Amino acid sequence: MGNDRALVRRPSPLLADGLITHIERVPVDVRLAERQWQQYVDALRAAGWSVVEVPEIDECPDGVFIEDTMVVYRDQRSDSIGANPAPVAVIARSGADERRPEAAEAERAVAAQGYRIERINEPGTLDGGDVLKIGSTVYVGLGGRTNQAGIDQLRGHLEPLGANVIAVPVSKVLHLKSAVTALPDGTVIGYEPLVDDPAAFKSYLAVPEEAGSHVVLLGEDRLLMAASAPKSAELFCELGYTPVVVDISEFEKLEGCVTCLSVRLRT
Ligand SMILES: CN(C)C(=N)NCCC[C@H](N)C(=O)O
Repeated sequence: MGNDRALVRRPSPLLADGLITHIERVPVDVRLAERQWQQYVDALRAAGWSVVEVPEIDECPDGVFIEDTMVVYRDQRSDSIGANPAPVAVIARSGADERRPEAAEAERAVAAQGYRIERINEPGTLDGGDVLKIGSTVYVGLGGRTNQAGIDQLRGHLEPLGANVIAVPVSKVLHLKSAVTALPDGTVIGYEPLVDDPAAFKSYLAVPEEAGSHVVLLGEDRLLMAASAPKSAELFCELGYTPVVVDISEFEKLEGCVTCLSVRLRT
């Protein structure tokens, strides 16, 4: 696993006021959310990840969804050409104005981890949750929080590092990664009713539950996923993977999922 690290941020006391776009508001139990967040962090640690806590931002109810503050990328070609440039963190400019203050401390934290900083600037908007990386292929959801200018700027930052940035439509859910993530072999997984265009992906597998489309790759064959997708967990077991299950019910009430609660800094 090497020196893999994950940035996380504790939930705000105002978590229950977090944004919702595609679902009905239901009460959030903030105490329970705090325990669930701790279990999520413990699961990362148990899988060998070092956890770096970004200072809390109490005034931002959605601050815990730290994934949205940035996109990190490492030049995949560096080994072959013998160079070792610093990986980049492209600091997002959220499509939700009220979430923009979340980025400053996250930027400081990722810079302290040795990342070179670039930024999405006005008129661009981009949320990290709209970006799905599979090797050097970078899918970016267009339609919700991320606009074309945001995608063009991201392309400008990542393509010189060997990435191929591909825009895909997102209209049925908040972020691209609300609809799809990917297994370790690169297969994109999605819950069909919420995926705009399954044909946009080279290799695609339908899963039986919405939350089954969200996995964090913990290393080797382990997949961090939500307890709300037991049938998908079974499917992943049949495919030879090992699900590591966490209950994140309170974050799901705010359109969160397992990916949103951390930024993974892979080596
Ligand atoms: C992949 N996903 C879903 C994310 N990266 N972020 C979820 C943010 C949820 C928050 N209430 C909001 O509306 O911004």
